[in-house]
Amino acid sequence: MKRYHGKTVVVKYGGNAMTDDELKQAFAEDIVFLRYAGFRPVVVHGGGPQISSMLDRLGIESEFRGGLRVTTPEAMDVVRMVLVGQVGRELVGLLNQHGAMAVGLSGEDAGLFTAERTNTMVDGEEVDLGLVGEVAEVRPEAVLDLIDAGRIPVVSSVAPDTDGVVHNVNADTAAAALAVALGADKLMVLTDVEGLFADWPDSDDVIAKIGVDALSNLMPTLASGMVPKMGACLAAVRGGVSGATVVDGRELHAVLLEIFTDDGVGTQVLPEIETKVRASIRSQS
Ligand SMILES: Nc1ncnc2c1ncn2[C@@H]1O[C@H](COP(=O)(O)OP(=O)(O)O)[C@@H](O)[C@H]1O
Ligand SMILES: CC(=O)N[C@@H](CCC(=O)OP(=O)(O)O)C(=O)O
Repeated sequence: MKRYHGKTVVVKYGGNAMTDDELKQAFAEDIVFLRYAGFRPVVVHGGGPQISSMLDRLGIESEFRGGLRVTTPEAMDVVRMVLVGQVGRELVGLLNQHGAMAVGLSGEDAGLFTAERTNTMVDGEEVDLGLVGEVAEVRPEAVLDLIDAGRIPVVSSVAPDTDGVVHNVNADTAAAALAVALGADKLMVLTDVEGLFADWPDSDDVIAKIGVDALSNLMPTLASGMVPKMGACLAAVRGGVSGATVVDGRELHAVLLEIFTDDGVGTQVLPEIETKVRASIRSQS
């Protein structure tokens, strides 16, 4: 355990991996365990499916382009309400059943994130995403205060721009920006697949390890939610985080398995390494 003491781990908990009650409980137990074991865990959460379901209930249409939600001002109100008021609160509650250490905050608190409006390229064309932002600046002091006090920060990924207009930031992107600003030792991104598939959806090869240069070459071939996810891993490692891992959040205790298994699980992005693949469990069933 000694070698882990004091390590900062930013864990991104994704909407698709947070739809099952047993998985949610196991996730909360893992994060609290890490804290008791001497790590400094920070949770950044998504909530894409929960946002989509609330938008549906309210009859507000939304679509994804390049893995990002086109966000009108009306949709932005819902994004903020669901992420900060619903998903963030639920996670804080789950974590606090095991020791009352979790504190929720969003990119709006204490200037944590400043967003810059961004568009995306889809099939060579620039697409206007509305109120969608990248994190242009991070002031990590509030998160550091909480960690130093022994607490577990739980961060929602909405952020104001310099004029105070709140933007929708993809949670993978926000987690990477925070990991870099904290000088984190690790970024772990939970999702609903085994990891990065080499030739999605046709091949059964999961990439076990990949270096930043190889990943950068692969980026234009990626689809949907994997685009911001792998972009976030790339940005984190290029920003000085020692390693970023995409982990299957459908597996109970995926967080502890990743940290305490020698070869790890999922897909590890490292500064420089030869790409390694392994057969997916899909191919064994
Ligand atoms: N190369 C790939 N490897 C794995 N999954 C991929 C790939 N390309 C696209 N995907 C899709 O990306 C999804 C993960 O992104 P997303 O749904 O945004 O996850 P989350 O909600 O966990 O953040 C997978 O469920 C899969 O459908
Ligand atoms: C701009 C953008 O797409 N924002 C995301 C924010 C939530 C998120 O990232 O949730 P997951 O991690 O569950 O995908 C959205 O509106 O769905």
